[in-house]
Amino acid sequence: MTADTTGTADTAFTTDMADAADTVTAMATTDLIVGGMTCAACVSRVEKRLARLDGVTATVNLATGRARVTHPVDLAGEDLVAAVQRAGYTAELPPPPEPRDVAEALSPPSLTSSSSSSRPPVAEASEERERREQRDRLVITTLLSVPVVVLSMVPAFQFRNWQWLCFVLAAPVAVWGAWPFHRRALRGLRHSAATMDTLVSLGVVTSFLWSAYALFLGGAGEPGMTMPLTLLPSAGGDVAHVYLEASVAVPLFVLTGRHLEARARRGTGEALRSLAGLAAKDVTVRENGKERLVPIDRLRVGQEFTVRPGERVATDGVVVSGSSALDLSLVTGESEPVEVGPGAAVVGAAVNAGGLLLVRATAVGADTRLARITRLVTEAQAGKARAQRLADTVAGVFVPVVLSLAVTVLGFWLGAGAEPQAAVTACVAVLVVACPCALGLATPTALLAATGRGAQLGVLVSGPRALETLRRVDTVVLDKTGTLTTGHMTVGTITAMPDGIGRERALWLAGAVEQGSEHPLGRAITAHARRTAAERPPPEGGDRTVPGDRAVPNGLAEPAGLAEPAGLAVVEDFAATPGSGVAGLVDGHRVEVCAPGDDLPEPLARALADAEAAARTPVLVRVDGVDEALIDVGDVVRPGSFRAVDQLRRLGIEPVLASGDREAAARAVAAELGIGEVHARCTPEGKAELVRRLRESDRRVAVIGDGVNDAAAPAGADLGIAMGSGTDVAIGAADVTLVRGDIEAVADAVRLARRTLGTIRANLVWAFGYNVVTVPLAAVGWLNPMVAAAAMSVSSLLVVGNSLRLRAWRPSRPSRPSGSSRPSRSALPLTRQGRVRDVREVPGGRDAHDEAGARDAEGATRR
Ligand SMILES: Nc1ncnc2c1ncn2[C@@H]1O[C@H](COP(=O)(O)OP(=O)(O)OP(=O)(O)O)[C@@H](O)[C@H]1O
Repeated sequence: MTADTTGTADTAFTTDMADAADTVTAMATTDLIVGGMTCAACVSRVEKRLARLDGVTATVNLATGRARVTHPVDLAGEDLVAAVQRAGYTAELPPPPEPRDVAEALSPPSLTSSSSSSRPPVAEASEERERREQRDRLVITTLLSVPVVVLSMVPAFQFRNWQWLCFVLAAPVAVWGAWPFHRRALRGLRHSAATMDTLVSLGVVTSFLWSAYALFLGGAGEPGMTMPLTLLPSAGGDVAHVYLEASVAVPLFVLTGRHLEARARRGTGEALRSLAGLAAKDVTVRENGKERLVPIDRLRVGQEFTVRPGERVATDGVVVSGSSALDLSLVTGESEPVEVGPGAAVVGAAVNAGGLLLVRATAVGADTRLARITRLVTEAQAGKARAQRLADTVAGVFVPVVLSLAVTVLGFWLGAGAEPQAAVTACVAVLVVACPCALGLATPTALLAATGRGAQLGVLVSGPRALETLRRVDTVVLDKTGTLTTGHMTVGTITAMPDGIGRERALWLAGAVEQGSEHPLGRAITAHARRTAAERPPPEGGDRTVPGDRAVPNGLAEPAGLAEPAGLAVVEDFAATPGSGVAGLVDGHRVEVCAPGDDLPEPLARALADAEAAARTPVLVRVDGVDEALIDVGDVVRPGSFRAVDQLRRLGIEPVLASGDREAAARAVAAELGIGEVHARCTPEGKAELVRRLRESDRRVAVIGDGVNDAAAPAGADLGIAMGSGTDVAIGAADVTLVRGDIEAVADAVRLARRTLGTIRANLVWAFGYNVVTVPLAAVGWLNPMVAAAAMSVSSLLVVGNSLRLRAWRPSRPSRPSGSSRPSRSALPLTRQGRVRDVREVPGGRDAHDEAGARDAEGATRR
């Protein structure tokens, strides 16, 4: 159950069936926008306060300022808001959806306006105001503070009465500059809560009041007083020490940290904003031969719209007529333009680089691929890593512990007979140095940066858990068709029984029945049958045709050189058996197109052997129970597959090929790519079983697939990775989606995950370690409060800066094996070790296949 793209209260419900039929708890998920949180302690407070409500669980993300609350449906959103407010923070419910019908409610405008940043526009405006205020406060605080710090630290500049100038400059900083901290500390106090703001506020107030005391009553106000520069606090001397530099430096550094942190948050949201910004605003709908421009939210599934050259495709659909090249680079990162023609699926937001297209909408609003991508990224950023949960828990108890420590230190020093000067110094230093902001920022900033960067690179990670698992994966199970190969299959030789129905009729029947199949094999056979049928008159009995796509609408030029899909017979009673084939009634005959067995009649058996020798996939056409023909279909290895497999191995990940195809075809691909472990003729259940066995032998398994016929295996694996070109179900269920449909991105994803987790770990070690070292130093009086303030802020900045480095992260591409872009067989590491037996080249090589693939791509629908 997840929030929708618009960030509005989620209306998806889960039904939790407890006791038989009578106890039914309906749950809902609501996203709240929470304001005023500054550190991990705040997060823990809000979570705890919400959890006090009956049946409520909440996950609060500091970096996105959102709380995702799962609660019983009868609990109103206002109650949740009230609970958060009682904890001392502001909370807003996203605005209710406008009263529109369902299709409209899911429209792209809502996507562009709000999901882009996961917040409604009102919240964005107030955030912008807050940002400007924060910036102004920082600028003025800096202007006032710098002279104070310089004068206090450089005795040579300490002119007569310098301390009074410092006092005048420091007063507005301590009061107005640090006002946000005082305000939140007071608000917390009213709710008997101590947060990081309490520490900052107390630190500023104590150091300022002490300085005021020193100036007015402690002798430090004497004209001509100078103060030597000390890193350690000076507890001795006749006059009380002035700590004005600490009272200005603390707010200065903390405000700077907050400002940078906010910038980091905005920066990481940019990838998302630019994605959502791609959605078209208007669409030219064609109805009854007339065109009219309508807002995109009026478009319905099934309506037809035109896409002129240079325009964006308004939404996902299928090309009805026309042909063109589509530039998907902004949507999926795919660099090459994709040729589309009638029957081809197109993705909303792709730019039409060539001709005029008429497209029938197949999805609108939240159902489009673009919306799904945006949603995935939003959700990924809202999640929380396990490491962060630990940090939050620690930070939740940290503030009270530090406060008690500060009081103890003060009491101890005073009780031990030390001067009040020394006691106050130690107490202030403890308060200041211990602000746990670095702890709170360590994980969310890294995750935000990483998921945003991943989206830019075409890798969508569903959340922190996926990122954590991805880092540890040591085995990757890949399927062949559509994953390692392009899935753009080409029909080669068709062999028919001499005394049977003949090649053409067999192809025509097979093409007809395969119309219902989403398998690349099926699409290739249908496309081939259509083309052949278009070139020749339909075979005997072929008059019942599907007229569908033949009409060329007014105003659209008949695309030159592209045969309109000719009619194929209607298929009835269609059934697909995953991992085996399809069957249906065509033209009164029962037609099966399936994987051939071993007992074929002589001519077909020979054709099967030839197909195997050529490492192509043979498919049997059976009509009314009689084996009639064997069609051999070939595929092309994806250009990046070798490098992908090679890189995975370099990362210590063992690739395993599990294919439903026959041994020869599977082994040929495995040999070409250097994959040692091959499992051919795997049924979908077989693949799931293989994954189970691998996991039992203590391997951490990721399954990469296009989702055709193999949903079970990824579900049973530690991590499911879907090709962006794969089925919607696969993408919906996947932990990671490779948007570009480029398998090389797997290695990038693993590297990014490792890098991110490395960054998080470094951040946490730093944040914890820094406190472990500095708090005791401050407690024993060895830390000047100003140095403490600097150290605290520098640690936050380091953490944010370290996370931000992920935004610039580039996948390093190991250099290709020398010699050629395509590895020779002898260059394959595993082949050399002799682990792959029965090595066969895919005939024609990749380049030859690419040409063939391109030729056939016009017919084979691109997914
Ligand atoms: N629509 C179809 N038409 C004809 N044969 C099919 C069809 N679907 C599956 N088959 C047969 O079943 C076999 C296994 O199919 P499956 O989808 O499990 O694997 P695959 O796509 O060939 O390979 P991979 O598992 O590597 O993606 C295919 O090789 C083919 O012989």
